[in-house]
Amino acid sequence: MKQTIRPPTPRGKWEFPGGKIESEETTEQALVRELKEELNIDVLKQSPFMSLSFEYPEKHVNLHFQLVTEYSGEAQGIEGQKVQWFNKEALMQLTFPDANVPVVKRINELL
Ligand SMILES: Nc1nc2c([nH]c(=O)n2[C@@H]2O[C@H](COP(=O)(O)OP(=O)(O)OP(=O)(O)O)[C@@H](O)[C@H]2O)c(=O)[nH]1
Ligand SMILES: [Mg+2]
Repeated sequence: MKQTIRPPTPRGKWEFPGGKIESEETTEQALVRELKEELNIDVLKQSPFMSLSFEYPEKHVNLHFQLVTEYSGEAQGIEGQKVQWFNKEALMQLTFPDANVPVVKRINELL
């Protein structure tokens, strides 16, 4: 069964692991770095899943979601955050940041 992992943050909602792309970094490099920093896993295979822009009251975000199909290691919340795997049915019951709604819908449809 396909599963998706996401750590919740101080923002109080479950989120996908990831973070801000640094200058001089590609999306792929940023994901490799962030998943090492946040989960201590090594991403071996990834592909673009969905990109979108969203306007929060306080900020504008451009989000690039990548599908990780191969990695090594065991995901742990090494920054102290809670980490949990969910199957698709359980995933659909969670509360996400508003910007994530389209990507959750696409996970439901495609994965
Ligand atoms: N990681 C992550 N960020 C998300 C998601 N959805 C969403 O709107 N965001 C927004 O995208 C931005 C990325 O944030 P982040 O806090 O993970 O970045 P980071 O790891 O570099 O954080 P830091 O600056 O605390 O070190 C935030 O503004 C966050 O609100 C999501 O599912 N996962
Ligand atoms: Mg982050």
